[in-house]
Amino acid sequence: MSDELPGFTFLTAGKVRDLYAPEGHDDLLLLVANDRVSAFDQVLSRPIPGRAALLTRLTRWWFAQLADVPNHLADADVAVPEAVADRAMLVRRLRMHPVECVVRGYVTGSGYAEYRRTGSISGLPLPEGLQDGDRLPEPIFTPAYKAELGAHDENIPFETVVDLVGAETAEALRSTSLRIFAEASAIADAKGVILADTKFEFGDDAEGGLVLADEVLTPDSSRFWDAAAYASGRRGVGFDKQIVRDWLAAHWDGEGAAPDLPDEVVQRTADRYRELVELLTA
Ligand SMILES: N#Cc1c(N)ncnc1-c1cnn(CCN2CCOCC2)c1
Repeated sequence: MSDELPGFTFLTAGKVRDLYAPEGHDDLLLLVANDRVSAFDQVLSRPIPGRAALLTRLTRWWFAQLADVPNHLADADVAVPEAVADRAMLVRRLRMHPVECVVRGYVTGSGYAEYRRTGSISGLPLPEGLQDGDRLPEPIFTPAYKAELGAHDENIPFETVVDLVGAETAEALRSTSLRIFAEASAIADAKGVILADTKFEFGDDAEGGLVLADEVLTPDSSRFWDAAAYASGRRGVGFDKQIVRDWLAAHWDGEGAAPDLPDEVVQRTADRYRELVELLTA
């Protein structure tokens, strides 16, 4: 849907979300999620029906749970086209900070790979002997610099964040990200879900206030694990792409374009997204 939204000007297309500008409202943006899913750095050919609407519903729910954190949702008299209404967010246009504010409660993924190489993540030294999926002594702020579309984000030390946005804003990014993570992981924990890690984006509004942006605390920006599975030793049992990843691992050598997902995998994945959203928002 790159250019067929009457009253809105298409700006950019991301992996799983497109950006539009409402005509006549320079202070607003429209984020429109799509049903595409990416795995192993590839956007897969078959969409997951209902995924975008579920994750939009989840982001809105988290914004409401985090009532003490200013967010970019706009309450404006702009008609969002019915065709995208359940998967779109009208937001205030911010001056975005070019920092991926990653918080990790567990060590896995690219963070674990960096830890194995250096004993640290984003310049933060970690205890020796950690295994993939281990819980960290306490959540850590491990920022990254947004690479170009398709490239991997680059973990950066806090000092680089200071160079990018200034000391006061860097500290606010860190403290706010850690505070939100603590609140969100407690909410998830109470529902049998581990929030292993997540990524926030922030911008400044016209008054210079720090505002939580983008989508938040969904499987697109976070790892959610089944707590009961983790406790029984089955680590990293995800709620979203695990089914896709497992099928691709069994049916693709990683070379060239990924094969089409079979109907059964698409349906089970859609069900799994719904299961997570309904578990968290219950
Ligand atoms: N949400 C939002 C938002 C907003 N509320 N106001 C202005 N721009 C954006 C915006 C534009 N692009 N992105 C995602 C891409 N990130 C941008 C930052 O750097 C990392 C990548 C967000």
